[in-house]
Amino acid sequence: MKTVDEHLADILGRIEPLPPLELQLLEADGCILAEDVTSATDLPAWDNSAMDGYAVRREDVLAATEDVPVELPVVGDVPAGSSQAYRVQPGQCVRIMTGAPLPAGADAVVPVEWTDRGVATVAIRKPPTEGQHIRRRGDDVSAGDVVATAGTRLGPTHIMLMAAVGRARVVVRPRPRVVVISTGTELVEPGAPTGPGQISDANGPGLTAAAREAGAIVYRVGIVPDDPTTLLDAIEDQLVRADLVITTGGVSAGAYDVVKEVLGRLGTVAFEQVAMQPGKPQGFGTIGPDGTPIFTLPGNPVSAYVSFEVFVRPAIRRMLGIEPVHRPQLPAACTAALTSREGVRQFLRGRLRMLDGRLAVEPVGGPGSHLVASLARSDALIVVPEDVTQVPAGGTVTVLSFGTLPHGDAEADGTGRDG
Ligand SMILES: Nc1nc2c(c(=O)[nH]1)N[C@H]1C(S)=C(S)[C@@H](COP(=O)(O)OP(=O)(O)OC[C@H]3O[C@@H](n4cnc5c(N)ncnc54)[C@H](O)[C@@H]3O)O[C@H]1N2
Ligand code: MOO
Repeated sequence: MKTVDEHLADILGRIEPLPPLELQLLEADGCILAEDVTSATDLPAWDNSAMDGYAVRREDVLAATEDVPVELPVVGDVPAGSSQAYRVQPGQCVRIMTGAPLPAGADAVVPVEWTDRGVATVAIRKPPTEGQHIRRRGDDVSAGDVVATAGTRLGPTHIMLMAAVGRARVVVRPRPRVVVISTGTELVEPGAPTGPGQISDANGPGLTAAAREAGAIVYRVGIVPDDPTTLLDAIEDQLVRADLVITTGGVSAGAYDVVKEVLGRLGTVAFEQVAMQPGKPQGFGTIGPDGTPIFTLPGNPVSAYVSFEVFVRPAIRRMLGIEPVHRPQLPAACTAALTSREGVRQFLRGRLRMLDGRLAVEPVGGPGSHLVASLARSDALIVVPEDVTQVPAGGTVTVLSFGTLPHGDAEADGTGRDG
């Protein structure tokens, strides 16, 4: 049998980051920038007011006090967005709103709270300091500045900055388009009535959500029965919009294991047994004219989810150009004794918490690969290596966290989640 590490190395050796593409700013959220973005403008683009108030020549109001305010005529009114060019002559002022362009001649803004809020004339009770409440042109960004460098993973703050400098499109590594196909004649859509022998498709929705969480754009294809022609047609139909295909079911040794039968014939997808539990039967390869990668995951829901975490998620992250591709693996104290089969890497479900200031993991449910309820109660996989057959209660294990880490906090030592 192949080891988990060998299988993962084979997969990652054949997955490349997607070629860069120019996308609308919002479509690029979460993607890796593939260019240095340079600002074409200064930010702010002109001197402007930081407060609602009055633009003044400071020397005119130096004598202002609470008891003896200085009165000035208000010769104009500039709201934000005003394009009117005002000039403040000696002995005058202009009413101004936050963000509005500073009139020529003014060298300070008196906030409205220091005045009687006059419209024709205003009484000012306190002198401003030099340049008070003026935001200078270019004090944030100068034209020509690089505002985001290639390699940055774009998030809301980068999107905000690029929008502020007027960029509508950026070149990024796009999100991979992932097609998820559930195979199995026994499957029905969740919500549809189940007849004798029928079950709801759990893998399709579950893996769609998982691939989306990993950063992909996901198309979930309806259920495909265990029929070779229907399956081949369904896969071929999807190839036009897929950067990666995931199927579940039909890869073990049964009489109706049609995925293996159909794709095995093509010769480009290898079906192998990997020394892990769950997730032993795995298929990976490429199909179609563009050599689209395909993962054929086992049908048991927990096997499918664990296989996704261990093999598919890193591949999606590689396509996105995101490093590291793996979730962090953290040491944790295991609250109960465990046993595992020699020669097999076991991925058990666990729930993380802090115990005496240390990260601890409590095993949840048994090892059965049909136990979706305990999978949903867990937030980590407990990874028992191939050469370990016993873990005593309180022993240290490695956990792969796929939820939010408990408070307390494991990130302090630099081993926290990467999100
Ligand atoms: N004789 C052998 N039998 C099995 C072996 C083996 O080596 N020899 N391996 C077992 C292991 S391990 C696994 S894992 C499964 C993998 O089976 P398949 O990938 O062929 O999947 P199916 O047979 O189609 O289904 C298995 C199981 O999962 C349920 N299932 C399938 N798809 C879904 C879905 N979309 N949503 C919910 N549940 C699903 C299906 O009904 C079966 O109960 O094979 C073992 N057998
Ligand atoms: O290896 Mo299977 O994936 O145990 O259920």
